[in-house]
Amino acid sequence: MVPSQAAARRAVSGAGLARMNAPSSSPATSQHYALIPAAGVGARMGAQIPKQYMTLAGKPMLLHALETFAAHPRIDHSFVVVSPEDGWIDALLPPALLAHTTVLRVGGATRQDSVFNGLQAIRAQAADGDWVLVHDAARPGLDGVLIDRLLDALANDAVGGLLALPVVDTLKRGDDQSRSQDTVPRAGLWAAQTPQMFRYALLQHALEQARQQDRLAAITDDASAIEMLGLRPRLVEGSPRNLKVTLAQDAALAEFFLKGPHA
Ligand SMILES: Nc1ccn([C@@H]2O[C@H](COP(=O)(O)OP(=O)(O)OP(=O)(O)O)[C@@H](O)[C@H]2O)c(=O)n1
Ligand SMILES: C[C@](O)(CO)[C@H](O)COP(=O)(O)O
Repeated sequence: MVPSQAAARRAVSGAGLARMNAPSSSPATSQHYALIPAAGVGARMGAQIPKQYMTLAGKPMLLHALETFAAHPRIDHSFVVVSPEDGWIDALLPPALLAHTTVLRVGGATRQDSVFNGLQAIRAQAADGDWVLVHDAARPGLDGVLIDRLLDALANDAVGGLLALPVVDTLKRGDDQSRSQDTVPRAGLWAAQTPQMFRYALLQHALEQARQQDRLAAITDDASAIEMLGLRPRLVEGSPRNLKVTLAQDAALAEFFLKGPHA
């Protein structure tokens, strides 16, 4: 059973519920904000600089997502979360992006800390019924087609959801000798992508709950916190072009998609 709007509302703290009914958060006027966690160090990439600033298809990786959101008519504003010590962002943001993008120097120890801190930082601007699209800076291949697909699929959804890809490979569970010990049934399995899109109050409440239960560090995406409330985020088909650039070999594939025809 898909949780009802009532279940989603019940999941929001009382104070947040009052704000969800504020005029500015009515479905007709809900804002759509991009929140881009970009405070990582890219350890698995093994690069000399944080991977979000590596050049891909002629520009820093982070710029691809920022420009995509800025160009999209249904995204009202972007907030990019960087480390307080970040020495890169100010030099790379072109003037044309400054009107659509706010830098938040509130990055934390983990991706979820950075997202939580980013939500806290925009509390005064975001109405509780506004949509927040949390998108990894490490996914430069996001395009307007995927954004529209997500917005259209979730426009009237009581919970929210995320881009994801159905798993098509057979999955093996390896032992400590890198030998396959069993096969994980792939039916019904999806590989989560981003954006992960939820109403501000629900997402803030879910991450706050995870933090209070000391479970924030254990989760690796935003939808996990929503699931912990007993809600079921909608899975919306993403695309291979929306891969996360994690390992060195991912960069060439990402460049292929960025330079090639839109898939
Ligand atoms: N403390 C952190 C860690 C990650 N991120 C962001 O979350 C996204 C996904 O994280 P990941 O791909 O793991 O990036 P890194 O943490 O930089 O990579 P690694 O784990 O290899 O260090 C990235 O855009 C990254 O910048 C963040 O904002 N704050
Ligand atoms: C959010 C995410 O991109 C969904 O697949 C993924 O969980 C991020 O993981 P990371 O280890 O922080 O890159």
